[in-house]
Amino acid sequence: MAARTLKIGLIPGDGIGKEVIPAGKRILEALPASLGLKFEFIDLKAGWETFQETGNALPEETVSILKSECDGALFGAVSSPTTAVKGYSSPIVALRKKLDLYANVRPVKSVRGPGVKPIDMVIVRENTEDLYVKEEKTYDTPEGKVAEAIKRISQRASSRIATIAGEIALRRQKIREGGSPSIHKGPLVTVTHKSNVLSQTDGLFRVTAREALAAGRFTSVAVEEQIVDSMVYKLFRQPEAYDVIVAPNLYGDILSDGAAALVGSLGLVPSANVGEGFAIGEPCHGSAPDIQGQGIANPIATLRSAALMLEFLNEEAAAAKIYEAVDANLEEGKLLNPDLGGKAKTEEVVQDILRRL
Ligand SMILES: NC(=O)c1ccc[n+]([C@@H]2O[C@H](COP(=O)([O-])OP(=O)(O)OC[C@H]3O[C@@H](n4cnc5c(N)ncnc54)[C@H](O)[C@@H]3O)[C@@H](O)[C@H]2O)c1
Ligand SMILES: O=C(O)CC[C@H](C(=O)O)[C@@H](O)C(=O)O
Repeated sequence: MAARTLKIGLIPGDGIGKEVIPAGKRILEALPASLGLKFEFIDLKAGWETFQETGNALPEETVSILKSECDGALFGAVSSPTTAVKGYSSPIVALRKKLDLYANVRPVKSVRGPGVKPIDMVIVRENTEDLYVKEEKTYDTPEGKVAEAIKRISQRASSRIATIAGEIALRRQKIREGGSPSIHKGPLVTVTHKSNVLSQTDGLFRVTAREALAAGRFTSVAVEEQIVDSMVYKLFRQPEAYDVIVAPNLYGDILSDGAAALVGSLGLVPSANVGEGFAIGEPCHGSAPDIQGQGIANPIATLRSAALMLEFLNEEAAAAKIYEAVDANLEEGKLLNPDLGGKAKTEEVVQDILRRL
C-alpha cells in the first residue's frame, strides 16, 4: 500500500506556542511507518510577534498556503492584547472564519486511576459567529460612553454544529460498542443556551439544534438541553453526566476552559477546528505568558490536538497510537509537568511519550 503523505502547516504563534508546536511535529514524525503515513511540514507565521514585525497578525501567505497546499495544520497560541491595538485582530478567530472551520471540537477526558473522577465529554463549540463576529462599536452619550456588540446566531451555523455534535455522539457510541470501556450508557447530546433571557438569539440556536438532532439518523441519540449557568453548576458537580455538549461560540469557549480544570490542567485539553476536509489541531490553552521561556509548558494538549487533527483527516489508527502513549504517561504519573504537580520539563515529558509510541 502506498503511503499517504499529509502536508501539515505549523503555526507556533507566540509564548508557549513556540515550545509545544515542535512537540506536535515530533510526535507526528515518530508515528510507526507501518501506519502508512508520511508528513511534510510547512512553517507558517501568525500572532502578536508577527504583527509587530509585519503589521499583520495573519499574513495572507499563511492563509493561502493553508488553503492551497495543506491537508491540515497545528496552531499553538497567540498573545492577543487585552486592549484594542489598531490593525490587530485575533488570527485564530480570523482563520476559523476564513477557512470555514465551523466546529471547534474539544474532548475533555480524565485518565484512569484510583480516586480519579471519571470524565469523558466532548464540547462541540460553534466556531464562526455569536459574539465572535466582533461587530462592536463605542459611542458617546450625555451619560458617558456606551459600547455595543452584535451577537449573531444563524440557522445555518446552528444546524451544522448540532449535526456534527450528533455525528460525534454516534461515533463515540460505535467506539464503545467496539468494546472500549466507557462511563456512558448511550449517546447523549446536551444543547446549552441562555434562551430564557436571549430568546431570539439563543432561542434560535436551541430550536435549530433540536430540529437538527431530530433527524432520522439520530434516533438513537438522546437529546437534552440545559441553560448555560446551571450547566456550569452541574458540570462542576456531576461532570460524568455529560457525553457531548453543543454550544454557541462564547459559551463553548468558557465551558471548555472550566472543564479543563476538572481534569487537572488546561495543558491537557486539545481541540480541533474542523471544516469540510480540513482540520487545525490547537491546544485549548493560550500563550501562557506567566510560564513562557521556562521549558515547563505541558505539551500534552498539543500532542492530543495532533491526534485529533488526524482523526478528522480519517487517520483514526494513527490518532489512537498518540492517545495511548499520552494516556500511558499520565496513568503512570511519574513524569509530569508542574501544572500537574510534577517537576518535569516539557522535553522530558515529550521524550517519555515518544518512547511509548
Ligand atoms: N488559541 C489561542 O491562540 C489562544 C487561546 C487562549 C488564550 N490566548 C491568548 O493567550 C494569552 C494568555 O491568556 P491567559 O493567560 O488568559 O490564558 P492561558 O491559557 O494562556 O493561561 C491560563 C493559565 O493556564 C496555564 N497554562 C496554560 N497552558 C498551559 C500548559 N500547556 N502547560 C502548563 N500550564 C499552562 C498558564 O500558565 C496560566 O496560568 C492571551 O493573550 C490570550 O489572548 C490565545
Ligand atoms: O486570544 C485569542 O486570540 C483567541 C482566544 C481563543 C478564543 O476562541 O477566544 C481561545 O480562548 C480559544 O479557546 O481558542
